[in-house]
Order: sequence, then C-alpha cells, then structure tokens
Amino acid sequence: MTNELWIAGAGSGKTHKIITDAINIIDGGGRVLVITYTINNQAELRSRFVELYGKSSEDFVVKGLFSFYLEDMVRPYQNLVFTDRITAIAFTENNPHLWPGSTKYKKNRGEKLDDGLINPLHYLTPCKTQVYSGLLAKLAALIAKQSTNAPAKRLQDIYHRVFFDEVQDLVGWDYEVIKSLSKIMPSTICCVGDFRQTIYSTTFGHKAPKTSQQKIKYFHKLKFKQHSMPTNRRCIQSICDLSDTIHPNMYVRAVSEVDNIPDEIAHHYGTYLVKKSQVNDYIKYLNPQILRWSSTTGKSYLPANLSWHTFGSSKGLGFNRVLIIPPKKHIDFLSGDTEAFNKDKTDESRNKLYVAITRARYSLAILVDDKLVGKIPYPVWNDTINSTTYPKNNLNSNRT
Ligand SMILES: Nc1ncnc2c1ncn2[C@@H]1O[C@H](COP(=O)(O)OP(=O)(O)OP(=O)(O)O)[C@@H](O)[C@H]1O
Repeated sequence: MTNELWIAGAGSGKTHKIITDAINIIDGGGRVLVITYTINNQAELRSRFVELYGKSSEDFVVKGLFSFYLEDMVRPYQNLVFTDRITAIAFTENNPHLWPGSTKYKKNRGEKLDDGLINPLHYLTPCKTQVYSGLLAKLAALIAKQSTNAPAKRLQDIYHRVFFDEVQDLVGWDYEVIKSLSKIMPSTICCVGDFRQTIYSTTFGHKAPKTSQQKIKYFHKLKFKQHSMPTNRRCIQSICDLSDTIHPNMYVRAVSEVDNIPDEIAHHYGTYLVKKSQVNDYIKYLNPQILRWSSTTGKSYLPANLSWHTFGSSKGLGFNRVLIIPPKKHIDFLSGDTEAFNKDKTDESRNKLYVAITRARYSLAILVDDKLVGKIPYPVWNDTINSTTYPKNNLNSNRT
C-alpha cells in the first residue's frame, strides 16, 4: 500500500470514505487522525462519524490544520529552536512582516539572525509566546528538518491512518510538511480534496505549489497514488448538470446516483429561479437552507432571524433544499456571460458558486430580480402555487 490522493467532485463521497475507512481501522484496534482546515468541516466530520459509528470514539481524532501543526509538529520539539513555550496561535491573514497596506518589510524579521540562528521574531509575536498562523507550516517544516523527522516518527507510532481533508486548500509550506511526513509514513497518509472547491488558502506568500496542477504534480513526485470517485451521491442529475456549467470543458460530466426522491420532497425538486418578489413565500412554503454570498447579501429583503450560511461556510455540508442568494457576477454568469469571471485574479468566486450549487440534494433555487426572469434559462418557481399543497413539517433543512 502507498500513500493516497483522492481527488473527486462535490458529493462524490469523500467525507463518507474518510469516515468508513476510519471505522474499519478503529474496529480493527487502530487510531485515526483527520486534519482539515475549516471549523465547520471539523464539526461535520465529528457528527457524521457519530451518525455512522453510533457513538464518538477517542480513536477518531479530528484536528484543525493549525492546531495539528502546533500540537503535533511544533510544540513537542520547539526547544530545538526556541526557549519559551509557545502558548497560542496569532491568526494572521496577511504577512505580519509587511507594513500594513504596503510591500515594505519591517526591520529584523528575516528568518535567520546574523549568527545563523533562527530569529524568533520571524515566527513569533514580539512576546515570543505566540506563533503566526501563516508561518506555522514553515516552522513545522523547519522543526521536522532539525529533528530528523521526529514529529513524523511520533505520529507513525500513534496513528494507523492520517487523513488530510480539503487538501485543495493547502499551499506552499503545507506541502513541505506532507513531504516530511511521507518520508517516514510511506503508506499511512490519505489526502482528499476537490480543486473545484478551492476557496481558501491556508497562508499568504508565493511559495509553490499554488495552482492545482502544481499540487497534483507534487503529490505524484511524493509517490502518492491518485484515485477518483466517479459519481455524485448527493445531488440529483439536474443539479449536477447545473454544477457542470461552472467549470466548462475541464471535468468529466457529473453523473448522479441519487434516483430516489423522498415522498415528502417530491412535490418540488429540480433547479429553479425564485423571483425577489416571491422570496418570502418560497422560504415560508419550502424552508430551504439559505446560502448567501456574504453575511449581508440580500439583507434588505430577506426575512430577519433566518438561519443561513455563506457560500464559503457551507463547504462540506449538504441540504435537501437550498436557496442561493448570489452576487451580481454569478447572475451574469448564469445569464450566459461566459466572461463574467475573466477579470478575477483567483478562482475563488467561481469555485464558491460551485460549492453553493452542490450543497443541494433535491431542490436548488436561485434568487433573481423579477426583471431578469426570462433571461436565465431555468424554470421559475410557480407563483400561483397554493400554500395548502405544501406539507407544514417538511424535511427541507436536514443535513446530509
Ligand atoms: N459509499 C456510499 N454509500 C452510501 N452513501 C454515500 C456513499 N458515499 C457518499 N454517500 C452519501 O452521499 C452524500 C455525499 O457524500 P459526502 O458528503 O461524503 O461527499 P463529499 O465528496 O465529501 O462532498 P463535498 O466535497 O461536496 O463536501 C452523503 O449524503 C453521503 O452520506
């Protein structure tokens, strides 16, 4: 057996695979570590493990990426580099060594001091007890090197399998860490992800690999065996077909394996437009999970006290019914403007649309201005619908 890379589309069963593999290992007396980037995905992994296993287990360990770096890669060996104990992570989206809003570096922040020793101010805040999140992977890679891979040896002793989920979000130094681990663990690591869902980046900077092609090449260089999963097990075919339009000509067609629509859902399924003037009725009758571009999108016309996710925070989740509140750019794209994303510096906006669409199992509705109806090639939710035809207690927001 070799280390594995599973790259597969939304809803193909990547999370399901992690959990069922983990259960098999735990039933055989083993211990599993799953590392993922977002808090929502950590919660989703834990709850789906309990759903399938029937209870929680201390042999199923889920950690956020930064906690993993700090607890497993850095802190046990930090004396090799720093004297003070690192107590916490200082979260940084931007390079903390640059003056804000500028490309100018602050003084004395380089990695090495004049005497060749490591400069604490490169990795740690001035009080020297907090480590910058964006430099944790670099520090973990440094410690792995200086300790001749002691963290990997320790992990190999503790865990029978180590999963990295949402691997598309890893960049640069994260890959140096995976390289150091794979030297000691040639058959323990399983990386799982979908490059169409790259919407975060774990850190700033220019270190490769950054693009999906570079990342896949890196895994191949480390001798990871690549696998795929051919079908979508979450979304019905019409939702798969809409999701396939988001990255045209890049991937094979998503084929749905969902052929059974529950009775309580069957009165409304498929892909629809919902007019702004009817959004309150739609929400009232169908109780969809609301996914909005940002926390403020649609604020002026959506009812207050709704439960919602942003497109980004919905990653990893699934719902029977979804109502998308898109930004103008997404509406332009869905109206046929194939160049709507052309000026974007990254694929984040396009990928967020793909993530949002693929959260829906049975019905996907997209909110549009009334005047745009007719310009977008999807049916409009039936505005003459009679509320008595809708069951009061439907299953619309059940997570999958
Ligand atoms: N082998 C399987 N047997 C039965 N159900 C499955 C299987 N694989 C996946 N499913 C179901 O299909 C749905 C989607 O699976 P899952 O969430 O694991 O996909 P995913 O690839 O992680 O999705 P995403 O990347 O979009 O978050 C879930 O409801 C899951 O329970």
